[in-house]
Amino acid sequence: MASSHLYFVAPFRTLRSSPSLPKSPRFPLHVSRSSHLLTHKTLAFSTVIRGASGSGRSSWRAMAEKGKGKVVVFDSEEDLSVSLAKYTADLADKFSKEKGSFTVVLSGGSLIKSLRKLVETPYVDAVDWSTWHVFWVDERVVPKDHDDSNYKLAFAGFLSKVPIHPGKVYAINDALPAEGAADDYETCLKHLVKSNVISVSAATGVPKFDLMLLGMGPDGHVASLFPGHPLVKEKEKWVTFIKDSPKPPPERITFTFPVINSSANIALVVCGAGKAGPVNAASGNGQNSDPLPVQMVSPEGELVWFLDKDAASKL
Ligand SMILES: O=C1O[C@H](COP(=O)(O)O)[C@@H](O)[C@H](O)[C@H]1O
Repeated sequence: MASSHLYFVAPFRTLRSSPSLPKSPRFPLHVSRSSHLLTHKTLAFSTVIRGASGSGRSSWRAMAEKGKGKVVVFDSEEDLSVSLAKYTADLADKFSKEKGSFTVVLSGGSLIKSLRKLVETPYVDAVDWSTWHVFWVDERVVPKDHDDSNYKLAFAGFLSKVPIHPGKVYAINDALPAEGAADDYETCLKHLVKSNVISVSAATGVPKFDLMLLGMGPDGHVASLFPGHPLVKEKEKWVTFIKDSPKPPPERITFTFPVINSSANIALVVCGAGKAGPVNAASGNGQNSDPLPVQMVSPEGELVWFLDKDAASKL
């Protein structure tokens, strides 16, 4: 049976609540392919498990100490996608049981490919898709059938394969220009807050989504919030627009940080050596005076980093 390494995990509020975990883990912890559907408890492993490089240990400790979330590093993107499916399905189950609905926010880009295991056995049949409400953290202002559309990407790789009610899939109005599309999406969120589909943060009064699945660009951008762009400082709007995105296409709408950071759960899913620099910066290493957008992700709830070993290679 093929094996996979779970390199290390940090940080760790609930070690003592996970009695099945070893007190002195071996390095690296080997997890067999058949059993590496990591449970949420495994993610909450309370000890930094040293990876192949001992020097990485302090980086992850720094992330842990700064409350930057739990970190899981996988041998491969394939292993990551297996774990991400279980994590997402578990949260969907939890929220659906608690409140009869599950509000999940998708990114575009590589995230959708990493969600592929969720539309395979066992999840495709076991998940109660009827409770799902699907949103986008950002969208390009293009028609829904355009190759740049995040909706098109998600439909092809995810939504077309599961029975989520089309009325619970909140795509942007692609007939509107950028500003109108952002306003329209924010109005839609306000209606859904009023009708109790979307929860609200008691702390901030802005929408509190159950789960945001965030990707990150090689420049450290998240959603369509780019390094050095004034939109990263937007405090009032829930959804805003950009017409000069440094990554094409230039016109997009995006959730703002107040909404992103009100989330109950955020998974930051990052793969590839090309993204190792911003991951390293987010761990607290390096000296950037202006924080990268990814460094501004700091939810009210739980943050879990899903990294492949290449994305973690500079730690
Ligand atoms: O343009 C975008 O880029 C980011 C990152 O994409 P990736 O392919 O490098 O993972 C994505 O999260 C965002 O939703 C998208 O609009």
